[in-house]
Amino acid sequence: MTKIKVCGMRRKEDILMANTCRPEYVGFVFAKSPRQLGIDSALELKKALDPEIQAVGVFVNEYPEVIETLCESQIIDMVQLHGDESAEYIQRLKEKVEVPVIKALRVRDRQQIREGAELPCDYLLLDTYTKGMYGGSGKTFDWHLIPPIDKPFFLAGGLQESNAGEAIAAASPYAVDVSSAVETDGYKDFEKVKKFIERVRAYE
Ligand SMILES: O=C(O)c1ccccc1N[C@@H]1O[C@H](COP(=O)(O)O)[C@@H](O)[C@H]1O
Repeated sequence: MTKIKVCGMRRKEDILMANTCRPEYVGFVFAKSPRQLGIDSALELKKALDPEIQAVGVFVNEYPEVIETLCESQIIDMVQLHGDESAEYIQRLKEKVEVPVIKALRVRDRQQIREGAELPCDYLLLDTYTKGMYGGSGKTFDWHLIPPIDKPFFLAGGLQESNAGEAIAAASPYAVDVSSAVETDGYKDFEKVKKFIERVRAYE
């Protein structure tokens, strides 16, 4: 079964929506973004989140100490590195935190994905390359570029209800990750999230 991550939780309503729609993962964006959360807000959201749903912290070139603190305080259950973090950075972080680490790649070509699969992370996340943006672009990339790799990966970038089935068929990801397309006026939209999740569940 393809797992689902809904990224960019910002309000208590978003968490109540997640508790109802039941994705496996939700994302708290700590990177600079219109969806950026502070630590205190993240703590409040995590307290309201169903404990069966994992909270993923999304970071771009963050000081490792910040990530370590969020993991130790159990505000996040998983780390998503969405910047230019090197293999050495990932390795050092893995030695400090006990939670799984996802490394995002902004996909340019097959070779980059093959090399990414060798990184010392637990999962890859394959997102669209968009100049000047680290993530949350709402744009898709050519899923047929993805070569067979041994590492499980999250598929991201412009996913929505209408393309979720095609994306899963083309890429066979471990999980799909959605953000922009399930928003209205910059906030998560219950109906859009519900329809996206129903479409992915119906695909199995
Ligand atoms: O969502 C953001 O604003 C963001 C900012 C910086 C890095 C990553 C971010 N989000 C991630 O972007 C992808 C794709 O999202 P979309 O569906 O295309 O909008 C997803 O992995 C988010 O976790």
